[in-house]
Amino acid sequence: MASTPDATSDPTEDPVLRMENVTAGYGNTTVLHDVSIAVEDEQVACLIGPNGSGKSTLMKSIYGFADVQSGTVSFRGQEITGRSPQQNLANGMSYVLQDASVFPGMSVHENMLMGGYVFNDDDRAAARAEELYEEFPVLADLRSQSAGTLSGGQRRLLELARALMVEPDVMMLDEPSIGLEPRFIDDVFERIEQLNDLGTTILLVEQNAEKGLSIADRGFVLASGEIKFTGTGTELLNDEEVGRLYLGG
Ligand SMILES: Nc1ncnc2c1ncn2[C@@H]1O[C@H](COP(=O)(O)OP(=O)(O)OP(=O)(O)O)[C@@H](O)[C@H]1O
Repeated sequence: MASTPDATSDPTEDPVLRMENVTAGYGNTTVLHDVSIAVEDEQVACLIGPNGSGKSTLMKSIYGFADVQSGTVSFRGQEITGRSPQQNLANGMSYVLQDASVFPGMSVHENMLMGGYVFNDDDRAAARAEELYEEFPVLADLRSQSAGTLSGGQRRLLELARALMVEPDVMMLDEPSIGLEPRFIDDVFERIEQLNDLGTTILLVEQNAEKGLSIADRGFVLASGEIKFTGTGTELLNDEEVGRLYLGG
């Protein structure tokens, strides 16, 4: 199996996302050490690793919520190191944080419209919401309902759909299955695969490592802020050492 740093399959084509030798953290605190990964167009990439290993920080350092102390982050070959979340959103990257939440005092529809605020165009946002209701009929049925009354699974679908308002090229999802009942977990994973089938590149952090790797073209194992293993999802699932150390045997 390949180990860090990651190699791209076609050196002539830029990956959608690339981190090269990134050391990152918060202020003077360093969490990630010399991390290099590449996510190719239309891949599902899954990041696994123990609690506190820096998985969320990796995503945050791509998106501008954590500080990149050295190294570079690029999006489709263009360096984006240090760009703000707003700039990244406007550039076609969407990020559903682990503790993403809906606006509980607003209706489902108002939450959807909030996801399209960067359009600065109410008609466009409303039209995009209608498109998404066709893909998420559950949300269409609930559109007038207060988001604070949704079940955990419904709320997660709303978070996903709201992040899709901007028609992102890349979706970063931090632990989309956390706290969900098994029947909702399958639904969320089906959605992720559907999105990917429609051409969205996905970078996923998942504590349910086997589930995450099972849908991943590419997997990365992060421990103590360093990439320890890289391979296809299947390679990592079948790797004896990864299994023993990170998949509970
Ligand atoms: N805003 C912050 N300021 C300082 N340190 C932080 C901040 N956010 C996270 N950390 C620290 O960074 C380290 C990695 O945290 P991170 O959330 O990236 O890990 P993780 O692998 O996503 O963990 P989990 O699986 O538990 O969600 C932890 O030691 C955490 O305390």
